[in-house]
Amino acid sequence: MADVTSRPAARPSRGGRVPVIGLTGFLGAGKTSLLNHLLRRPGARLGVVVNDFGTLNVDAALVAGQIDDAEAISGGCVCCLPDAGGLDDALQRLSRPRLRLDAILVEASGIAEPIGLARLIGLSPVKGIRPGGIVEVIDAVEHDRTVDLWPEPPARYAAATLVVINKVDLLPPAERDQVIAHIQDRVRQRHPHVQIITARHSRIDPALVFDTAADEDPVDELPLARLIRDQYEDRHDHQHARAASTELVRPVCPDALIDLLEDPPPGAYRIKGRIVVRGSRTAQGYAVNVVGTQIHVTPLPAPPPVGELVAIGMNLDQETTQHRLDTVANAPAERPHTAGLRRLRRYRTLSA
Ligand SMILES: Nc1nc2c(ncn2[C@@H]2O[C@H](COP(=O)(O)OP(=O)(O)OP(=O)(O)O)[C@@H](O)[C@H]2O)c(=O)[nH]1
Repeated sequence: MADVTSRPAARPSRGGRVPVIGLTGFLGAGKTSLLNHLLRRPGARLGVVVNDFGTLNVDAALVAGQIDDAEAISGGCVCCLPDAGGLDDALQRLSRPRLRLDAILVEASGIAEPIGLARLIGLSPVKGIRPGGIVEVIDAVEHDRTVDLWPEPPARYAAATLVVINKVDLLPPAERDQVIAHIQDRVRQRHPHVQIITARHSRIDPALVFDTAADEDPVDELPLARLIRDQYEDRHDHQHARAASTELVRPVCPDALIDLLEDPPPGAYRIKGRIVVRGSRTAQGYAVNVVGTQIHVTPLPAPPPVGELVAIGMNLDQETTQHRLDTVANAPAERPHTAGLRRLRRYRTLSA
């Protein structure tokens, strides 16, 4: 077990579809802070879709210096605009293979419902993308006065894959733990297994939400982005996500794999991998991605010579996670496994 950033096996599985990550949260919770923080990740090639550049105050120099393309959707909340304000068109443009983006971040306006945004991303007809999760930012100070006003906990938490309880620096030290526990409890009433973390200024470990193709900026290519990052002396002011991984030197048993994907080990927020399964005639490679409870399976053009499975989360249970990954690596898979293949193909169909 190690920090994600220091572990070779946690490096991205390249190719496949670009994850689209929705950033949601009530007005002022810290979405733009989160977007700018993620944009500062060295080596990341990110596409951004925002409702309106003018009002959202994205760090324009970061956008200009670091990403190839940005798309603004004006005229209101992306969920409420006809045709989703052209979200699909924006995703289509940003998912062009030549852009080689690591992820596309969609920052919805403060009034957008995460459920609506999750649906727009999940049901998008754009072929080059996959859902990358919904990150819901909560203002720890204003929570009970803004989003959580009724006896029932807010429905929006049901759509989140990751909840960031932000602005914890503004909580009085004597009340801090109690307030955080209260918010956690309200979120879990609605969504028992969602991953919840705390943050200041929305500084979370970017490795928790996307992979990057490189750990550092290419030399001389992105001077603006690097300059801006250098202004943030405390940019490592967050806990690091942790990863566990296993190499797959032979085909996997699809049943064992799907068991893992459907019931991830405690603390695993993402599971990703490239795997090979034995079909009736040939071996087939697949890219698998799990974010929260979303399982995405897409065929690879060719089976990888060596596969891998990586689990990432803030509070991974080291022993259990490694054991679960190794169980998949070691499950016998000499013969085609009809029932398991059917389960796998079902996810492939749902992901198409
Ligand atoms: N003290 C403190 N201030 C924060 C924190 N996170 C964000 N802020 C400030 O809170 C304000 C709102 O943050 P934004 O990131 O713009 O929030 P937002 O969700 O994008 O806001 P809208 O786009 O208006 O919905 C800004 O002034 C931030 O600097 C935090 O953790 N602590």
